[in-house]
Amino acid sequence: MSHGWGYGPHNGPDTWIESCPNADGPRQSPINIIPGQTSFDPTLKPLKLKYDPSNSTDIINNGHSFQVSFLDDTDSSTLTGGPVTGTYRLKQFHFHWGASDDRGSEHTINGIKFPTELHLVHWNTKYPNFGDAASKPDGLAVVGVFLKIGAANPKLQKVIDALDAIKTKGKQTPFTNFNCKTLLPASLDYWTYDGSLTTPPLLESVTWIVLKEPISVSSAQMCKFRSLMFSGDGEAPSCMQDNFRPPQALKGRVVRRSFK
Ligand SMILES: NS(=O)(=O)c1ccc(C(=O)N2CCc3cc(O)c(O)cc3[C@H]2c2ccccc2)cc1
Ligand SMILES: [Zn+2]
Repeated sequence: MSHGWGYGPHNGPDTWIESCPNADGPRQSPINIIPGQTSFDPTLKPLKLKYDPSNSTDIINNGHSFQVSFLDDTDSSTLTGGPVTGTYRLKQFHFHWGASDDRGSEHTINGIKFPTELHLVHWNTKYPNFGDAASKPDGLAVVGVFLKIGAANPKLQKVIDALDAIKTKGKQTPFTNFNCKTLLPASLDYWTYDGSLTTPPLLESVTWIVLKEPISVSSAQMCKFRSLMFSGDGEAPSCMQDNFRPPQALKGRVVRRSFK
């Protein structure tokens, strides 16, 4: 995947259209969610997330975020129910964040930005693998979790403690036995809509499931996120921050909610 794109003044979200025609497609993400304009859908099922800690393998700085990867050769870490049909396997999770606590999330609520947003990425097992699923309209399901500034989140600490080992682009380190469940809020109430990847290639293959309830993160923990670098060793240093795409046009899409 070409790494020409980024989040800076010369390669950021407003330039992505130049090499990625999907950028102004009909189902782009993220979006601004206006709760008063969403529709309660009583046919939506409860979200079922089953995560096996033994599936986590490593944590990597991929030059635009850091991600924790999972073994996805069995159905031991899956998303079922909710707005989807069938079984989606967990592939990875990652975050987007800002240069300061007043911004960083990709989805917004009534225009409000959170300091960071967690994305748990799953692919539809009706397709042979993630890469194939990523090109299908029902191929991916991403659970978005907002984080708001508050008390330090002890469940994030294992992730944060690993960041020193992956400071620059391309670095990775083993990251085993991590239970993603601990990053979920008490309520799994959600909004859902048809969208896309929020990074190039911006493929329109994502069923977005954005949880209503945020989890907490402290300002100090946010500073640790910002200690990462977009740049690799030997490159001009560039702090990893503001790695979020702004909200995109809804283009007539309906946002449904699972709660009254
Ligand atoms: N923010 S998001 O929409 O939740 C998202 C989900 C998955 C991915 C993802 O896993 N990948 C694979 C690694 C990768 C590396 C890149 O340099 C890049 O530009 C995009 C990705 C995407 C990706 C997904 C599907 C097909 C190709 C690439 C990225 C973003
Ligand atoms: Zn993301």
